[in-house]
Amino acid sequence: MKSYKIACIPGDGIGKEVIPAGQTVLQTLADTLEQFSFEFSAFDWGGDYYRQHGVMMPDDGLEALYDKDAILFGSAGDPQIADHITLWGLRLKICQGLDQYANVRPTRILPGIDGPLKRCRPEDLDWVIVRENSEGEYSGVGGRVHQGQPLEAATDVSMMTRAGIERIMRFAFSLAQSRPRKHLTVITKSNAQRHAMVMWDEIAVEIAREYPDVTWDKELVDAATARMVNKPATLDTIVATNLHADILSDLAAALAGSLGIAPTGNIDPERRYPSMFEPIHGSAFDIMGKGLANPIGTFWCAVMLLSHLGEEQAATVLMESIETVTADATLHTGDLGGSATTAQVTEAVCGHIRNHGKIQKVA
Ligand SMILES: NC(=O)C1=CN([C@@H]2O[C@H](COP(=O)(O)OP(=O)(O)OC[C@H]3O[C@@H](n4cnc5c(N)ncnc54)[C@H](O)[C@@H]3O)[C@@H](O)[C@H]2O)C=CC1
Ligand SMILES: CC(=O)C(=O)O
Ligand SMILES: [K+]
Ligand SMILES: [Mn+2]
Repeated sequence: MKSYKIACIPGDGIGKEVIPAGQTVLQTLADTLEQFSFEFSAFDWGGDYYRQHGVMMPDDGLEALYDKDAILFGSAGDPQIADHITLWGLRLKICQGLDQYANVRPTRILPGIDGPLKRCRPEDLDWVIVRENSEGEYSGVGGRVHQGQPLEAATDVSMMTRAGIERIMRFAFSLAQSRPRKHLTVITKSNAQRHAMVMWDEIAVEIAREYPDVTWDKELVDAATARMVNKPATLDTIVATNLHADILSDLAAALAGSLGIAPTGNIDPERRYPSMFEPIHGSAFDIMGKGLANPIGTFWCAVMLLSHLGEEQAATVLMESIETVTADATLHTGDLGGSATTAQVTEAVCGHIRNHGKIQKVA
């Protein structure tokens, strides 16, 4: 039987609640289907680790991840530590260090979820946002000088490279090609940003020629927000820079019902390194420690993780179990207007997985 090595990094805030729930669901799948097993290793990196050691994760921490088949990640963000320290010290250190350059964010309105758009039917919103995950606005290039002086100055340079744009465009066109509609929307801001974003557009035109069966269009990022709200059905696969896609994907999640539902894969498409799966949300300081976090985003991450490992049947069983649970409003957490707890939703999803196993054995 195949055994997969999974690193679990809950991080901070509700990450500590939803990642153990995700691990429980994965273990239930392994126990029920009896087709593979998991070897989980837990990493206590994050804000508490920082308070003890002065760093969010050890300097050589990446080495402990190289031999893993995948990583399940919660969130970096602690109320007592500056957000740029927590994010750069953990999540971005891993994403950049393992060159997980393609961030993939599917969004759909799951059964039973009441989205906020009155003219949007569930079938109108079925998107995958591809976020460039290694450079652009989050490249980390910049500096700050003359601190506290009238001359104080600071820059965050959005650095884009031909190699970086080519690889994310190829990934996005390939993904669009694999989906039924074969349509890609390239998000840009090449009216106001006249260097890097112009190169981004030009490279999109070049790469599009490699995918003659994919239709594509271009949308300025500001107009894209309106299109998402007013004409959701015109979108399918979307590719955008690191910052633009970060913002658009939170909007997408909200339009599909809640930030608590949406998953992400930080993917190394060449599989040189393990890929990392995390819910798109952060530490949610306002609800952390209360057992109220919606774990569905993490469970959907587990679906992506299983697909990435080639375990399509397990991925399907888990997605069906998730959808059966979201269809039942008594199992909605607070972000969806309900009063269910993280533990109740987790147990309900595990129950459906076990039921599936029983039906399979009878058949
Ligand atoms: N990938 C990562 O590690 C991320 C880290 N962060 C960090 O998280 C911290 C908090 O950031 P915020 O901007 O407040 O974003 P957030 O995503 O943590 O929370 C925004 C709002 O959504 C709600 N929410 C989020 N996930 C939920 C869930 N699973 N169930 C129910 N409600 C949920 C929260 O309660 C809050 O009201 C910051 O330190 C930030 O830097 C934020 C986003 C991603
Ligand atoms: C940092 C953040 O918001 C994200 O990775 O989505
Ligand atoms: K996260
Ligand atoms: Mn974000």
